[in-house]
Amino acid sequence: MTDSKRIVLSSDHAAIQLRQVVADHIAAKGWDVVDIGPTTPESTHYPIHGKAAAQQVASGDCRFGIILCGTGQGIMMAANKVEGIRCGVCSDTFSASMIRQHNDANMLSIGVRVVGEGLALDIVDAFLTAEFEGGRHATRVDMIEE
Ligand SMILES: O=C(CO)[C@H](O)[C@H](O)COP(=O)(O)O
Repeated sequence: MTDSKRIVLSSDHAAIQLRQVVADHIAAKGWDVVDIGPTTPESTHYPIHGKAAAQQVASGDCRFGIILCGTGQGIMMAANKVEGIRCGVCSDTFSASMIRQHNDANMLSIGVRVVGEGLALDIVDAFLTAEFEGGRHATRVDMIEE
């Protein structure tokens, strides 16, 4: 695990605008944002972008990843196929905190067709400020990895 402030962002076509808002928001909070696109609005395929972001986290190049699509679900499924990735979709701030505190999630997925911009930013903040609690939760996270 790296303590770096590097965080990778990606999305499909549905969430390009919200991704930019998230990028600006977290950059203003001191995160080193690695935005791997896409940047143009043509229809694209979320598995490509979920996998690409997940690989940056799994390799240790980025501490966290935030990915977005219409529901957040498909891109999350793709990211979780990459070994070492623990990504949850969140539509509320409680879950966003808990996936860090209990599940040591290293990626967050958000659905742009599910939550508005304000809530999305609150979800991002909840995810990035929560800390993994370890202890009994570490045992369970190890079991996921096994
Ligand atoms: O939410 C998604 C995947 O879970 C995608 O963003 C969604 O399926 C894209 O749909 P469309 O091609 O109709 O914009």
